[in-house]
Amino acid sequence: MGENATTHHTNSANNGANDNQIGFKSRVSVIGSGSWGSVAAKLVAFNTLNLSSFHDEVKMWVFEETLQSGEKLTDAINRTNENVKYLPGIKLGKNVIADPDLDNAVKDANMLVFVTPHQFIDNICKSLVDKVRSDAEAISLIKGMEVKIEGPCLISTYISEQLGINCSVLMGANLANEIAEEKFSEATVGYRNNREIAEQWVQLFTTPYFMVTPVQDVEGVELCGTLKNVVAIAAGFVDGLDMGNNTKAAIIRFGLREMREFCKLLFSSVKDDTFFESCGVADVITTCFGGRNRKVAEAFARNGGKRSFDELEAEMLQGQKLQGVTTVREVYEVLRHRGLLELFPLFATVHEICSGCLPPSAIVIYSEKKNIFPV
Ligand SMILES: NC(=O)c1ccc[n+]([C@@H]2O[C@H](COP(=O)([O-])OP(=O)(O)OC[C@H]3O[C@@H](n4cnc5c(N)ncnc54)[C@H](O)[C@@H]3O)[C@@H](O)[C@H]2O)c1
Ligand SMILES: O=P(O)(O)OC[C@H](O)CO
Repeated sequence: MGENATTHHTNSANNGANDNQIGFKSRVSVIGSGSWGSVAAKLVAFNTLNLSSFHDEVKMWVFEETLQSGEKLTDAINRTNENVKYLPGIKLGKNVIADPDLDNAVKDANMLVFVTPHQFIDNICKSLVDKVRSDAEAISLIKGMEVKIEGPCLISTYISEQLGINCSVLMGANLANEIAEEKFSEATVGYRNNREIAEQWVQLFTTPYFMVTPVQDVEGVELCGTLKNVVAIAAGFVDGLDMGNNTKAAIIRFGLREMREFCKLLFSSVKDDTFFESCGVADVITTCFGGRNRKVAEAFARNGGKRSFDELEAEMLQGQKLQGVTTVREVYEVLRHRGLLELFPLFATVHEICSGCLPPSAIVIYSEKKNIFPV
């Protein structure tokens, strides 16, 4: 494992050199414990118990907080086997061990699942430099991107570069609360060039109610997961304005088209077929109907843009985090830098509404007048 890492750091953690032998069992750590992080831990823990190639135990890193009861979240998770704050009522599996110490949570793992809100990945990666095994493989379930002075950077690339390990992605139509209740859904693993590693991730996540398909298009899969949150905000505005289903369908179509163009602008290698996987059209649909980005954007529009997203997020999501508002700011920055804002009227308008420059009603006016890309 780790043969595809884009950079290689000298590593003070266990380098795993003696582990490539018969009988070696993979150890999995989940970095993040929000609603999706907790469901990811549940999926993985089901499989590590049942597959002989994995150690049973799954460590889950918890960003520590104190609950209203005074108990630490980590202690509550380990006592009840539930994430009482972010996924109450769902047993994670007895083999999930919550750990607030990031170094300790990752130190023995050779399979790292990154699943935090994307705004926190920078600090997490910085504190993990030289702490993870050099033979570790990572997968990112994070829907977002980093924009640096040099340009946009996918979270998977960022993880790879910071930690010197290969990083795949898993994205899809995956509302955490539904998968937590074991309702059927599917997801897409995006990988670079090592099919064997992709198969290991597929094996680790697949359950009877969670079907995972590998696709050799890491950029396409990840950008779909990232950009759909922008479309979801637009859909929320339409709902908040009571525009109806036809308008929402139009916004979804404009959004998908801009997603495709943006992906190809950044990476000409992105495949058209990727948009028909779970990470593409299916995720756009589920997020535009059932996601948190949509929900908060609806409230924003109903309030005429007078209450900020931050305020509404804090009030409506109890600690859960939106990705779309930050993402669209980053997307806007990329487009502005390249002088391409006019070609992406939906993305541009979503940002201008979120930042208070335009009213929510602008979502339809601007999108319909600047319907640019041929289908
Ligand atoms: N929730 C879903 O349905 C879902 C589904 C698919 C993908 N995702 C993606 O998964 C990623 C993680 O989202 P989630 O839904 O698990 O989280 P969440 O929004 O439910 O919870 C927020 C998390 O952020 C943590 N946090 C708060 N401040 C922090 C800090 N300073 N540093 C580090 N962590 C901090 C909290 O402890 C909590 O674990 C996001 O990129 C999201 O887009 C979410
Ligand atoms: O609740 P949202 O808007 O963060 O979306 C959740 C998932 O990404 C849906 O696949």
